[in-house]
Amino acid sequence: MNGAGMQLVDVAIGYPGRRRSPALVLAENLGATARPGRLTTLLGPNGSGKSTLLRTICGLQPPLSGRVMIDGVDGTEITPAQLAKSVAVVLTERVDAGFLSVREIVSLGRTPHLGVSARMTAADYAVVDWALEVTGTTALADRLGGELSDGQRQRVMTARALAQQPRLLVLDEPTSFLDVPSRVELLDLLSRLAREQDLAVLVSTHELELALRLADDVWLLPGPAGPEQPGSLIVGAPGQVASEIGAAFDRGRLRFDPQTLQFTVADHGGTDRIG
Ligand SMILES: Nc1ncnc2c1ncn2[C@@H]1O[C@H](COP(=O)(O)OP(=O)(O)OP(=O)(O)O)[C@@H](O)[C@H]1O
Repeated sequence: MNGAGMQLVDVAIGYPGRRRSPALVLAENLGATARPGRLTTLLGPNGSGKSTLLRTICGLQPPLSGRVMIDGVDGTEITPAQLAKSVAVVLTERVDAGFLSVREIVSLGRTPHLGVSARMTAADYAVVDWALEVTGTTALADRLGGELSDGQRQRVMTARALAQQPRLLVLDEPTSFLDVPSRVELLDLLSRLAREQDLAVLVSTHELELALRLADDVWLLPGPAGPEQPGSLIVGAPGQVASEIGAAFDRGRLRFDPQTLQFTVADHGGTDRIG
């Protein structure tokens, strides 16, 4: 990313009002940078606006105000074709690619890089092989997309995004369908890829403990404080934001302990660890 990464400059996120519904401003005054070579995790309670923020960053919906800068250039000034070369996104929505093989799905990631002939070259095939290999999906290459488990599909969609050779990789809750070892593996893989490929990786997750252990930087979206009170974004190294994370996720008798990175439930006679 030429060292600049992706920068939010005084951004507000949400949804403009329509005839019967007023505008929904989820968070405002957002300022943060996702840097190349670093894994940034985006945390926040359900409904706080994580998916909305990621969609805004990828240009899938406009910010209500402010600017999203990619490599120092305002996202609104970048053509969709240029954006597809530098930003890859893996969203939570199911992708209907049931009749394509895994290799074909991953090859779709090369689309922004193909010339006018739209033909894959040997170099493109090599990138596809690399993406399959690093995501551990080479053995699935000839399977159909429709035959995959949720966890396998998640890896394949990550491979497709990597085949795009982006400078910014954005993933929305990639761990949600994975078993515990696979969650650790995926976040560890993303952390490694960030470093080895000098890639800016921004990933939203509900895995607080893993996110705090593996992330280089943490973005916390606590969510709106009330109906007319948009939230903001808290940014820092994992150790710096752990107590704010605790406050954002505390609910009733449930407490997130920033020291142990575990949830505990306060009982009448004491606390029980549950995380
Ligand atoms: N298209 C839309 N129009 C209006 N409001 C929306 C739209 N999409 C989402 N919202 C609202 O925006 C808020 C934030 O939603 P979002 O999906 O960004 O949260 P999230 O942090 O990703 O949640 P979760 O952790 O549950 O996935 C929610 O109140 C949601 O109802």
